[in-house]
Amino acid sequence: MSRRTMALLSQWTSRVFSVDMDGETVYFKIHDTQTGKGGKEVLRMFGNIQKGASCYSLLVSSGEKIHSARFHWKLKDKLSTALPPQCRFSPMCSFLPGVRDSLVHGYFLQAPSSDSSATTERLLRQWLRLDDPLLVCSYLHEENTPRWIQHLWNTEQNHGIVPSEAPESHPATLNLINSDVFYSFQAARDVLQKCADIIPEAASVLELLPCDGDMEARSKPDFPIIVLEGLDATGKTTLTESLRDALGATLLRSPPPCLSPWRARFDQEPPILRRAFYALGNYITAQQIYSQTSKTPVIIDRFWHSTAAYAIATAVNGPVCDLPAEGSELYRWPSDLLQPSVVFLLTLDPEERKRRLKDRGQGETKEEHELDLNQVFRLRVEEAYKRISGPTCISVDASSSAEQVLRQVLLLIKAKRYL
Ligand SMILES: Nc1ncnc2c1ncn2[C@@H]1O[C@H](COP(=O)(O)OP(=O)(O)O)[C@@H](O)[C@H]1O
Ligand SMILES: Nc1ccn([C@H]2C[C@H](O)[C@@H](COP(=O)(O)OP(=O)(O)O)O2)c(=O)n1
Repeated sequence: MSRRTMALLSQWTSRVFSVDMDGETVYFKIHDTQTGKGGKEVLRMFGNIQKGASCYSLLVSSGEKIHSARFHWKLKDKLSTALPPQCRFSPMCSFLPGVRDSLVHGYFLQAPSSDSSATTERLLRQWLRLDDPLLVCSYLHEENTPRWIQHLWNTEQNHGIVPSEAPESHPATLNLINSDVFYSFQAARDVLQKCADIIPEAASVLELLPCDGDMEARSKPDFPIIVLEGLDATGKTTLTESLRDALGATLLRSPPPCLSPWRARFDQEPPILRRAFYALGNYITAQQIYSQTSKTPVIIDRFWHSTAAYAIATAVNGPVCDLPAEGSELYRWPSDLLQPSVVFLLTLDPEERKRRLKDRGQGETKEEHELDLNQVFRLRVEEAYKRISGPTCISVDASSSAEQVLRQVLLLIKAKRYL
């Protein structure tokens, strides 16, 4: 048994478990059945489970963050292909309330018939024999009672299940720092360095990064640095190009074009790798800004706001009120990342944005497709954008014509004396 598994087991009864089932998150804890404290109340989730179904939970118990994240990511494909088609699986996690980095991810499985449960059990036992970093439990309905028992494999421990209240902050916020959002160049670079031997593309990205010495704070830029932010199709590209022409500025973007060959590769990886890649893109763009800002104003298409807002809104997967509260340290600007003079956040009515996406006729990224399907995700991204601290961020209604939006932004730039 690995050290990480032993550590998890030693905290087992203090942990809260959560399952995302049918758009709802159910939290539960366990109690020692021997003491009679066990759950008299049946969880709604378990109450809804089909009679005769067998249930299992799998939690990834690897101690190494990147390995654990990649294993969890691939486990989803493994479950979709290997499980009998009638089996359902839902995302689940376990955490110690309020304890940073205590979150572990996994899946909750339901096998509706004895056949499917026999196949599922066989598979799980096979995977465990392969030394997969998994903690497996089965859930048993205690006969003639409304109680469910959690049976922890390999330890033969049984515990009763009791409902638990939702934690004060969304469990994903416990592990956000350095797994979803990176607040320094070094923290993001560490992730790529650690996986360079398994992902050759990471080595290519590392070669493009600035040296440590280049990251030191520079003197105040001579010309303004203006960032345009907003969801896809809000008009960023259109406006950045017209601002470039109107101000005689240099136009840059993040991620920078030199990272394009590797973007699709990192988009397929779990959040820790994907978000580290985008975080590093900002530092490369920052170097390019430094080399231009003594000569011309600089306009940038997406920067840190995009990196942090999409990362937070993806990790925290509930309603907008589940986001970290305004003022949370999770919205802070990385202390070693250049701060622009101003950020304009383009906002657009969802219907108009959809119309523009359609008119543009381009394939959407998977994430953008999800934005359409998932209005709540879109709302979370927009709200997270607004909560990020650091440079002044001004929301601009981008629903009028391109010329009017340009005029409005030029007026703001002049009125606030950014030029
Ligand atoms: N103010 C505007 N009014 C109407 N259409 C616009 C406006 N700004 C941009 N568009 C159109 O909407 C689409 C998306 O704009 P684009 O600048 O590519 O957005 P983004 O860079 O934010 O994805 C494009 O087809 C563009 O021509
Ligand atoms: N500076 C940046 C830019 C984009 N990202 C991420 C955030 C989202 O996952 C995607 C959004 O990119 P998308 O391709 O949809 O955006 P555009 O087409 O450039 O408007 O990229 C980032 O993390 N940091």
